[in-house]
Amino acid sequence: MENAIEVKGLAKYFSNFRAVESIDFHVKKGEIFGFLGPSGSGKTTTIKILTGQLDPTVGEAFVFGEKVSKLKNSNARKRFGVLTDNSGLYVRLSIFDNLKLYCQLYDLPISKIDEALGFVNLKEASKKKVSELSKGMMQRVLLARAILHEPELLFLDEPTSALDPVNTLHIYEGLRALNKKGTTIFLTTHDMHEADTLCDRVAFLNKGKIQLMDEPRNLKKQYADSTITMELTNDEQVTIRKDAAGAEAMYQLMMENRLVTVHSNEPTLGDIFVRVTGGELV
Ligand SMILES: Nc1ncnc2c1ncn2[C@@H]1O[C@H](COP(=O)(O)OP(=O)(O)OP(=O)(O)O)[C@@H](O)[C@H]1O
Repeated sequence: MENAIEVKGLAKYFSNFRAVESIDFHVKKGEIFGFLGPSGSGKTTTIKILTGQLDPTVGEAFVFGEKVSKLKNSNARKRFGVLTDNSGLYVRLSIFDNLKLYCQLYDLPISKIDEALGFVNLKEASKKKVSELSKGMMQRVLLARAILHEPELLFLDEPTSALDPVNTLHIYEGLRALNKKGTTIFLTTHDMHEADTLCDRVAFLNKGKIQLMDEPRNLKKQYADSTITMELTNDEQVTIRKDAAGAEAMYQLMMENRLVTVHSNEPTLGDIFVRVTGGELV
């Protein structure tokens, strides 16, 4: 499969501070790739480099096979959409009028606005001025703008950080639907549950370095502790290993009709992150 993004030995220094250090990864076309890390780990810096907003200090990055340094003047730019907290919206204009400007810029029919606002659950607020929006509404307008031109590749910097649970689930559904239609998604988050729910593959970023990269289910298998916890009729919890002795113990409990629930003790991505980095997720 062709790669949408390729990154080789990429680093970004701000004076002597190393925000991103020597990272290598690729994102295949059609993937949802999660770039995970705590606050300050270098996620936004990487997105800014990949979208041509910042130059790397060392290394190379390619989007659709084109060097990111050349994206500013290239057709490749029209093939991706970006959601960052850098709004660039006109605060005195309504949501609709802001998106209309984008339609004109990208030569899109105005009908796209309704579609994009439906995607972010904001159809009914389309006449509201941007200056009157809550943080979560603003984030959804920016997401609507990022998808307006139906990009092949979406860069999303913490796309649900300001959203309530209902809108978060709505956006997850929308992103899955977009991905099914072929959109590649590069997503940063510090929300490990979000990453687990959405991503085909994830990279753990810590202090500017990639520490682990794989499919969430492979990571969970790799770091599984091979135990099962059972809850019994007297509210007691019993943990057994997944071996012959464990099977015998479970069999006994079932024969005695004492078993209520069974949980396989898989680690979460958050547990794995903390184990691998020795750090905390902020
Ligand atoms: N323009 C800049 N000048 C100096 N340091 C910077 C600059 N931009 C980012 N940094 C530093 O680089 C590091 C990585 O920042 P970055 O914004 O990429 O982190 P992040 O993982 O996106 O964090 P968050 O989740 O809080 O947004 C931080 O220590 C930050 O202070």
